[in-house]
Amino acid sequence: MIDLKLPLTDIHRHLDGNIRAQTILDLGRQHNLTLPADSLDALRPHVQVTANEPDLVSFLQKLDWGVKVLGDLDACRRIALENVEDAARAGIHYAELRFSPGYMAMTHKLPIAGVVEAVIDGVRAGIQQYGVDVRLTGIMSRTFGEEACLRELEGLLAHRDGITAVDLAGDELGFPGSEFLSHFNRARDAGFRITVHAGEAAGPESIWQAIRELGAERIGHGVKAIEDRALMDFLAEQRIGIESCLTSNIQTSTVSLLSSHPLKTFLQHGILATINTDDPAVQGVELAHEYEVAAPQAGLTAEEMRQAQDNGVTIAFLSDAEKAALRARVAG
Ligand SMILES: O=c1[nH]cnc2c1ncn2[C@@H]1O[C@H](CO)[C@@H](O)[C@H]1O
Ligand SMILES: [Zn+2]
Repeated sequence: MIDLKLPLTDIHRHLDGNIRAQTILDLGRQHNLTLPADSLDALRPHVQVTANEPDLVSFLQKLDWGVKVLGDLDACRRIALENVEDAARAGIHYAELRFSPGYMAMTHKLPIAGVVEAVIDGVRAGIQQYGVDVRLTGIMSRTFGEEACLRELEGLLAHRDGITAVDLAGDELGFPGSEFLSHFNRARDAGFRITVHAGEAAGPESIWQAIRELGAERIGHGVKAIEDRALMDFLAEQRIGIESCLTSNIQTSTVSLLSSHPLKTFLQHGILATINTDDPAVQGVELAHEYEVAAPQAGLTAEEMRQAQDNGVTIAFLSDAEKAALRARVAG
């Protein structure tokens, strides 16, 4: 259940994991690309999870068609703008949208810094039009290796003012965080806030690594923290937030059943855990589903959901003054 007196936030939402199926069709036609289907219904199973995937990497393949149709920078601008519209329609007051500029640039060899600029532009236009508060996080897609991640970081640094944070996402098992130390040293030196996907496919050691070596202030997913009591204590004491994404964790087979999802335990342990979507269009669910269907199935009480919603503001990458303004705007 969503508390209407509190800001509704989604602080773990991939912009390039939320490209509308209709837009994929439109852009495919516009750029003369061959898609696996030419109607919405036939395309859907190629771009949306229809049954749970066996693992994270299989799930991630569902994002590929969305970025393959990004034939020019206008397409990047369009999907950024549509993402803000989608967030507004979902009733979100504050969203942190994350995107991997190298992944978006890859198919059509777009300039990475140009992709970053186009996303910033599209989001700015969306903020004006739809009144949602948005910050951007740049992703380094670990799946493509250290060099590719370095080029992503450089593209993000070229537009430093439009980007709040950096993240590491993709194949956690194949590309451990230890390969990206120098990237995060540079990112921190540039003043970026840091969040890292960790403890989703790999174990608790990946979360420790993200915190100690990469400087993570928040952890994406963090599911495997449940296996390490000392880590849970540390997360609570140090106020390192967890960005939980319930439906995503089922669809990637990270967790087998919502009733055994660790979010409830994290909250009971005093960890600043939150409820988020991950890749709404790919998953076929929006944030309301996470609060109204998934969270109750994960055993959260109304008070625990309220706590998780409140935590979304507490751990947002905003200043204290911005958080207070956000709370005041919604409380009315
Ligand atoms: O749930 C997830 N876990 C790990 N990586 C993810 C997830 N969803 C998307 N991406 C990754 O984020 C980048 C696009 O924003 C891509 O690297 C995609 O594979
Ligand atoms: Zn994610």
